[in-house]
Amino acid sequence: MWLSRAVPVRYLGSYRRTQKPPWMRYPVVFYSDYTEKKEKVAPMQETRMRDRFTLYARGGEGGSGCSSVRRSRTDRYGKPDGGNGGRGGDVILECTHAVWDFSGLQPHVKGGKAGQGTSKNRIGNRGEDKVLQVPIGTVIHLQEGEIPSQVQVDSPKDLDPWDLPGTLVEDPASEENPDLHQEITQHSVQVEPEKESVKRHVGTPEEFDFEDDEGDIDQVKYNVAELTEQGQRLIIARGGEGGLGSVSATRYVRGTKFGKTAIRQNKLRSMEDEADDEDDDDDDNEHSSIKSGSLGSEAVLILELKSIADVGLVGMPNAGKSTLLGALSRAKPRVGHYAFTTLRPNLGNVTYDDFSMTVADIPGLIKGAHQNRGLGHNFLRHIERTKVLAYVVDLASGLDGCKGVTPWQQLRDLVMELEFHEEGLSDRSSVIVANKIDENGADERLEQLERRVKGVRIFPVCAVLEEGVAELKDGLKMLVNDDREGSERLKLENICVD
Ligand SMILES: Nc1nc2c(ncn2[C@@H]2O[C@H](COP(=O)(O)OP(=O)(O)OP(=O)(O)O)[C@@H](O)[C@H]2O)c(=O)[nH]1
Repeated sequence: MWLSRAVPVRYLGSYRRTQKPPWMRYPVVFYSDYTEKKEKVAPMQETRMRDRFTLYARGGEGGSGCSSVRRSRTDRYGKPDGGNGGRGGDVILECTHAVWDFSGLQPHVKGGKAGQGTSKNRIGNRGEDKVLQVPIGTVIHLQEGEIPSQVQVDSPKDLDPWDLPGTLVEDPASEENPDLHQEITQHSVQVEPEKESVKRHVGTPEEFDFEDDEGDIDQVKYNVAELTEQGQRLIIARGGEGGLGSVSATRYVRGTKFGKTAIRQNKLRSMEDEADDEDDDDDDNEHSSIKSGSLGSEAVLILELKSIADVGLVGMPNAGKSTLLGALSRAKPRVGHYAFTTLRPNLGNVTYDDFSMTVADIPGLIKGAHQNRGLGHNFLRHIERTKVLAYVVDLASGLDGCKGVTPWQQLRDLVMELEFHEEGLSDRSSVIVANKIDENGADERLEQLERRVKGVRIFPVCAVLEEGVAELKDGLKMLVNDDREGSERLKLENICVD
């Protein structure tokens, strides 16, 4: 390849002598016009919902106290003026609508390290808090560490500088105000008592099913807290306390063994006695230990998501739940003509002019799911908190000699599986979505279904063509807004199978 490059005139003579121009004496790299292939965009379903997560959290280390002495012409020996170290940052869970699962979390999280105290009695910076966003409906199980406590929302005025991150301030505990100092030292050591406002109850291991954490099941404290409201915050690991600076340390040691030793040391020094015993080493260690900041607390948590959807779609595999979710909302779940296309719950938001509601598509249930058949009961926890159940049945199932069970049998199996998972789970407002009404013979099936099932409304729908979806939306909205107890429920005794 010919390189078109201007040759400076003054070099031409030397090129003739050396025969080869400089760009030929050195290896030349030619860049091809190869551009990296664009990676395939992963379909929605590939970014699977992460609804269970193990988190290791550790509070940030406290900063070290400063050993400093201020001397002046009038004070030859000087006075201590080293400030305390700052407090380490906490690790905090924050509940927000902005995330819908745990896929954005890192498994190991540490609070920010605090700054060291400095001379002139200045406290070190407080370590930065690590705030992790979790979805609404997060349940916390504790494997190791302290039970999390809720963050009180105080106005900035109520906080003292010790608590404000990133402030470097003068220690209010000056010589003139020793009581204040004592207060602050106590404050820094004391751990805030747990706030009762966090919902918690300790469950039994049998209620849960942690396939990843089987080894540690005995140690887990279940359901220690729940995050259910936007903006709710929990401290899961606390930052370490800052070490004492020379000002506080001097006061702290007065009257203690260390204090007496320090006085004795001064005397010894003034008498220029070189006696040195083992005790001194211990005292030095003790001094350095109060000077260095403490480590933050550690916790190992298992986060579990129980979605708080308004409507839960339940149905047998291939009934058309994902297609229906796509028709009701803007969600784009994967749809396939084979069973168990949906492997994780999908969420969609159904919007009206003045109202919106969330719909959860729960992966297909089959008869015997409670014995771990199919996908088992793993995902039923997502409908524990839904207000309305929409049973999606396939009207065409078993027609024309095809495999499958009748819609009324599908309904019976579904109700039984819900009850096997948790007694009373099916006891909530319900509708039946009779899907695939466009198929041959579906109309007669619908008539039969209406004769056999009583107590709940049946909406004939063709999810693919979005027929009947508007009526269904209105029906769901009515039930979600309806606060009456005992409104339409599907009961086993109201389903006639024979
Ligand atoms: N004829 C017809 N086919 C439909 C309709 N709705 C869905 N289907 C088809 O039924 C098949 C299954 O649909 P999905 O939406 O994946 O069913 P699902 O209930 O989510 O299935 P799982 O993911 O296995 O739980 C797909 O081939 C859809 O195209 C409908 O109204 N009419």
